[in-house]
Amino acid sequence: MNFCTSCNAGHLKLHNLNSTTDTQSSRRKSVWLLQRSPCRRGKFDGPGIIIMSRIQLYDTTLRDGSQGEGVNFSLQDKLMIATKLDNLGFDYIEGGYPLSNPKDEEFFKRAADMDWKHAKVCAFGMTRRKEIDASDDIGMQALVNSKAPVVTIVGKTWDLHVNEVLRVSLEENLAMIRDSIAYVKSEGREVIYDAEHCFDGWHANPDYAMQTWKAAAEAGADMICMCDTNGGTLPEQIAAGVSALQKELGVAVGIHCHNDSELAVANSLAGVNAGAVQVQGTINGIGERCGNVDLISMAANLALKMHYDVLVDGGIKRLTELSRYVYEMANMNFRNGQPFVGNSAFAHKGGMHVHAVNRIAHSYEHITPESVGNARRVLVSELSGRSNIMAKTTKFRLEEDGVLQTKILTAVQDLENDGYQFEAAEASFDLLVMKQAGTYQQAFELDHYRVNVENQSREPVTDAVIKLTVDNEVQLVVGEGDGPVNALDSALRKALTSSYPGLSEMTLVDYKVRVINSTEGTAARVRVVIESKDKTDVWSTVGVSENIIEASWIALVDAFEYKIHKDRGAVGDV
Ligand SMILES: CC(=O)SCCNC(=O)CCNC(=O)[C@H](O)C(C)(C)COP(=O)(O)OP(=O)(O)OC[C@H]1O[C@@H](n2cnc3c(N)ncnc32)[C@H](O)[C@@H]1OP(=O)(O)O
Ligand SMILES: CC(=O)C(=O)O
Repeated sequence: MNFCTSCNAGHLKLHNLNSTTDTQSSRRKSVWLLQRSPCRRGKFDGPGIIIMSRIQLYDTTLRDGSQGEGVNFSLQDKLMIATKLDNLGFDYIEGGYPLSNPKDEEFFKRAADMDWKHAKVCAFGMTRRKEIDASDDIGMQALVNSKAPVVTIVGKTWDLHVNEVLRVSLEENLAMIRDSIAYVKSEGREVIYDAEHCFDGWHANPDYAMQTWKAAAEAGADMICMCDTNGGTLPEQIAAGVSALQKELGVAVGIHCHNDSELAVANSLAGVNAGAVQVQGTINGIGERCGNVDLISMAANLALKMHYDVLVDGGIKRLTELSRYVYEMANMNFRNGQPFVGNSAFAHKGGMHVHAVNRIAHSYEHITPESVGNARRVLVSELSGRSNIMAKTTKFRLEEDGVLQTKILTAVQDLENDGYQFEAAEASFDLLVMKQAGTYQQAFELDHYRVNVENQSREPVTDAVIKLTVDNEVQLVVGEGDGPVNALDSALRKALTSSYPGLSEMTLVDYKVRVINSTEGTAARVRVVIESKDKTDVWSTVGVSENIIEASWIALVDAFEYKIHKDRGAVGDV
């Protein structure tokens, strides 16, 4: 082992250097970096070169991620996600559990014929069942028949599980681990041994836990991955466990953490600091119960903070894209507050923050948003100062007009006092700026609207009548819809599309309503936010009223007005 002169931790290990023998391009690059890039801890007192170690990223989105509540990937989703992960340079992709279901079995058939650029595909399964030969076990057979080059076998560390869950003797569990790994190795596969409940097991019965790991190492496991299966371990306990295993057996160690104590990232980093060379996790942290460690955060921390070699060159800049891609595939909403890649990760709201960020961006940013493919946003709210308004009005070239900034700020504060919120309604804010600046041109003048909902033969029927003036012509139109907003939208299109043809390419994509002073019961005010899109942009608008139809109407009119102004080129660079 070669030791780092800065920390003497031995984290620069021979197996990193040995990776020269690995034919995969990501590993070759890692070795190329060994000679050219500085280690995060400083110099290396080995053969006189300065190195940057690679930490392997092992993605289990398609297996442990699928165990998350509400997550269900189709075969096609799995293949597409795996391809994306491979392109970004993930080292291992766990495709599923071939014994579990035909979809996972089919995944491996398809994967066997695909051309993987960087990743090794892994099939996952448990040790053989009790009291049979590994070669007779259908789970073992499914793993081998999957033809995956890597097999990940999960086995029991904790004597509680051996005695009470499997209900086998401690000796039989050791044999199950040994036989299963030896059998898969004899079939020529790389084996990763996922030691389940590693830290709970080690805490309960350290001697027995060590015997299970020893059995795995002696049977030929290429790596022992220490799993914090229940997610209850603390970082210092993780570090102690990883160090103990390494010291005793000298094997390559991985770390697999669940997030039940909100510590999965801290625990995985503690594992790496103690010497783990592989991190198993999922994209966006989806997974069983509270999920797994989020490999997005792990990749960013390892690369940007600790200067480890992960993913391909440029891969870190694509983390935001990857995160959103997986959310779309999983049919899940993005998590705004997600570190690094969330929509709010670089969103500045407090006036003092925006003032500082305008002067020097990293005064309130731990990394540049671009380094992970994200973007800085400035929010407007009652907590804004003139700096927020200045930043938001740059695209209108109004940032120099101090009197106007104050007028806009006052208008925002008054409207927010009435229940408006512009953070999630940037298009309504842009219209407000134009109104204050005198550049807003009203697209039409409303005379009145009326909405009628009838319950005819138990099927509700909704229609809306609108009377308005556009281009000096009075229009009286009727629209039908599934509900009041849909009917108003349909009528408004009928009245306006001949004057503003661009409206035909606009669609409403989301409608949200929230009660804002719930103590008033049915007289409460409601805030409606509507999201709309056309071929190039998505925008949100807001309306507030005591009447839900009127709040919807205000947000809807803003959506139309914004599109009309956008098509005129009046809203700056969107
Ligand atoms: C920590 C983790 O995330 S591990 C992965 C967990 N993921 C999943 O369970 C999803 C995929 N699982 C499945 O599709 C199914 O559970 C299967 C196909 C694996 C097994 O299905 P079944 O045979 O119907 O068994 P079931 O799920 O009810 O129970 C598990 C059986 O495996 C045994 N078992 C559990 N862990 C192990 C292990 N590490 N080694 C050997 N046997 C084990 C249990 O003792 C039980 O057998 P028993 O009833 O004879 O006691
Ligand atoms: C293997 C695994 O998923 C776990 O122990 O959490």
